[in-house]
Amino acid sequence: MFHLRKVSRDVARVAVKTRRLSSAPERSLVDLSVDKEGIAIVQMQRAPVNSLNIELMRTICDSVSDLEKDKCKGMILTSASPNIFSAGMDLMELHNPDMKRLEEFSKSMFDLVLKLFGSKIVTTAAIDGYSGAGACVVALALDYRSMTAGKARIGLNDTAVGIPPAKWVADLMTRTMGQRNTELALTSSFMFPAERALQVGLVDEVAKDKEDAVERCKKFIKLYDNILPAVRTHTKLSLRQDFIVEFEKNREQYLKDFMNTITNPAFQNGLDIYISSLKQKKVKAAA
Ligand SMILES: CCCCCCCCCCC/C=C/C(=O)SCCNC(=O)CCNC(=O)[C@H](O)C(C)(C)COP(=O)(O)OP(=O)(O)OC[C@H]1O[C@@H](n2cnc3c(N)ncnc32)[C@H](O)[C@@H]1OP(=O)(O)O
Repeated sequence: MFHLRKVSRDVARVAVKTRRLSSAPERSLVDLSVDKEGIAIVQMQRAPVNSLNIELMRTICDSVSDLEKDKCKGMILTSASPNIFSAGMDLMELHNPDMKRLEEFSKSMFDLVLKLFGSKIVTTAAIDGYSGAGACVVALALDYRSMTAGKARIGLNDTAVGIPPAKWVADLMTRTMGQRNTELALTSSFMFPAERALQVGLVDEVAKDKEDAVERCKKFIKLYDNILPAVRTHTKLSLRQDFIVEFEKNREQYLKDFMNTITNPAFQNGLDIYISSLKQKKVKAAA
């Protein structure tokens, strides 16, 4: 929990809104606070592993929209779960899905990619733990990533769950890590510890713990203190426009491809086995 000296009224409004969006009305899916310098911390708190279901993705998306409206200086995405940033997409959303919900899920995923990648504010992630597949995509859509050394791993291990990485996912990674590193990372599904992630450019800095990771994000956001926000945004978005235009143009096709992959019986069989192995791990650990 962060101790911030001042929480603005605007933030109180944001917090109310996110709470209303949560699937569990008694508990918000993100904890949102803004410090006196206008830096927001958006802390995912969907226990146990912050898996990305529709509601969490929408809540993050709406939180960023509100922070943009409130002219926040920047935001730090982080997690309340110890040792886990996020376990990626919620596998339960993909397992024997209801078609209507799966379509909603895909839309929420695409909305979030575009919102994060095209955000007007400075966006960062303090990654303190596992950040696989969809969670790595979330991190890649931001401007800057700091990650704690130690057990934490980050990577696009989509093939482990039988999802061949989509072109836009590979493009997003290539923009950050370059062609060669992306090719190696995607074909091997390698999960990078922080130091290796830094070497290939997947993260920007290695931190000693979560607090340090958050501080490094703040420092990064403050680098822009002397740059006019509108000029920074214009420059960022003009450099990202090619990806955004291409994404918008192919969005319908990406949606169809994703739905086809998920509904393929071979994928569902593989997912059955994968989910059982996750549950089995727990049984073994308890024995
Ligand atoms: C801006 C972009 C937005 C989104 C973009 C996505 C774009 C496309 C991306 C391309 C395709 C991506 C696909 C995916 O993301 S699929 C998910 C991949 N993730 C994984 O394979 C992680 C699986 N989980 C684990 O390896 C471990 O659980 C983990 C290391 C995360 C934690 O280990 P730990 O030992 O601490 O905890 P448990 O394993 O006991 O897990 C606790 C419970 O949580 C359940 N669980 C875990 N992961 C998931 C998940 N991804 N979805 C749903 N549920 C999950 C696990 O089964 C345990 O449940 P129970 O307590 O009921 O047993």
